[in-house]
Amino acid sequence: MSMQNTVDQLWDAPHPGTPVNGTVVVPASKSLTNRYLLLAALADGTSRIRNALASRDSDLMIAALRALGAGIEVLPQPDGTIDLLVTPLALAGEPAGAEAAPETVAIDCGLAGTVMRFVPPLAALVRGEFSFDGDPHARLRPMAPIVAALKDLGVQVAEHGADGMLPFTLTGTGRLAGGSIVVDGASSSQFISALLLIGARTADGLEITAAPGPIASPDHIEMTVQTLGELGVTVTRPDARSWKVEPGAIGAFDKVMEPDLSNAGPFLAAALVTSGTVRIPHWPASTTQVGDRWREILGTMGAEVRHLADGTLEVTGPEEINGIDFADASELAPTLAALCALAAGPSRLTGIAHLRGHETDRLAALATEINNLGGRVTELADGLLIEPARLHGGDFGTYADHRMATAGAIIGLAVPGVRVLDIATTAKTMPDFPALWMTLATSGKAAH
Ligand SMILES: O=C(O)C1=C[C@@H](OP(=O)(O)O)[C@@H](O)[C@H](O)C1
Ligand SMILES: C=C(OP(=O)(O)O)C(=O)O
Repeated sequence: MSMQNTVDQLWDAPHPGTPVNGTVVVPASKSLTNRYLLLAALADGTSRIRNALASRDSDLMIAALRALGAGIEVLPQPDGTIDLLVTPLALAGEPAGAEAAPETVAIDCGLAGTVMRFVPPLAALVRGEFSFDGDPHARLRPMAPIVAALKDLGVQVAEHGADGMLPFTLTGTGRLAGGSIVVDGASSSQFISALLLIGARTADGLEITAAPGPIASPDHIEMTVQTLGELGVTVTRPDARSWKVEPGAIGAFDKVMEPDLSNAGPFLAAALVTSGTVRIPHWPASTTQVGDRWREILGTMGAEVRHLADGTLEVTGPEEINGIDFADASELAPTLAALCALAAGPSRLTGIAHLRGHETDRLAALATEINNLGGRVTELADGLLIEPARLHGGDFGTYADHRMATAGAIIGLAVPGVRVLDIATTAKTMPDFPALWMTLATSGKAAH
């Protein structure tokens, strides 16, 4: 098992006591970078991913794809970004893929949902034996639906953990026939996305039906479908709970990654909690990222939100933050919960029961840590009730969860004396977070 990527250190959250006034160039989207990486590994030629995310989750995806046989070159650019040049896997039936790897190849998933859910179906398309494991917290994340789906598709999976969880070993034969499968999407959208991503490279294509019950984070499934469509894959909807992927080629591409709009959230929140102004350049005019919903959310909470002609999103915070009732906040929920804890009115975040299976049980973690600072947060079966309270300083635990760490930073910007445990966990998707945050936090002071 890999070492857990955490450091038990306390970080004094900056609290300059002045409104922020700054511009933050937010690094690329994890969800887009890791989808395009995987699709590049299956594409019909060499692809280039520009402005790719450099982070623990994207590094883990790169390492996993290399372990399966893809070639990935990291090309640093003059502006400090990186391009990734991806040479696809040679699948069975293609010359270099004919020989199975002689030994079991170990794939480290870290704590990356996109790696632990997206890579096993891809490995089934490669000949060889692949073992999957990750951080201690990764062994607690739901995996059973994807393991069951792979078995239904005829893949041999030897489970070493409990209830279909990590670790397990999978034997890829280099070919998947495809067909129709039912997948439980209640605990994560990533099971459905994972199968959609490889569907075109099965012999007969895949028809995926969500089992009865809620479907987690539907925006991320739509992101997968639209990404596939851009690369020439046909995905149809036989009905509202099914997706059909036609077999065929995935077109090689050259694409620029959008900034991570979910990770833009904490910076935008800084404008609200200090009544300041934050600008995020390169906010896409249209996007599949759930983070685009910040525009509506922050407006409802009282901010002035302007999408400027040059593509910059500019947000100015109100004197007092409104509470909000919001369903399906998905990965935005920890940031939103931090804002709600600083709002003047009550908030209800619902439709997020599956957050209990994220990096940590986020509903329990948010309630515990905000309440430790004097908050009034109640766990609901599928979300959080957050009532106004006067918060005080103290230590904010993060449980190896990058979004808990950024939630603690937001509260610390408004409340003196907050110390965040293990701020380094933000490296999962944004290694530069502490530096970017420090610059933004003191941007108002610098202007005075
Ligand atoms: O497909 C993706 O890129 C993601 C899907 C979502 O997972 P869940 O459906 O498990 O919430 C989201 O929360 C995660 O951060 C990224
Ligand atoms: C749930 C998240 O990550 P993962 O991709 O590991 O599921 C997240 O980033 O909020």
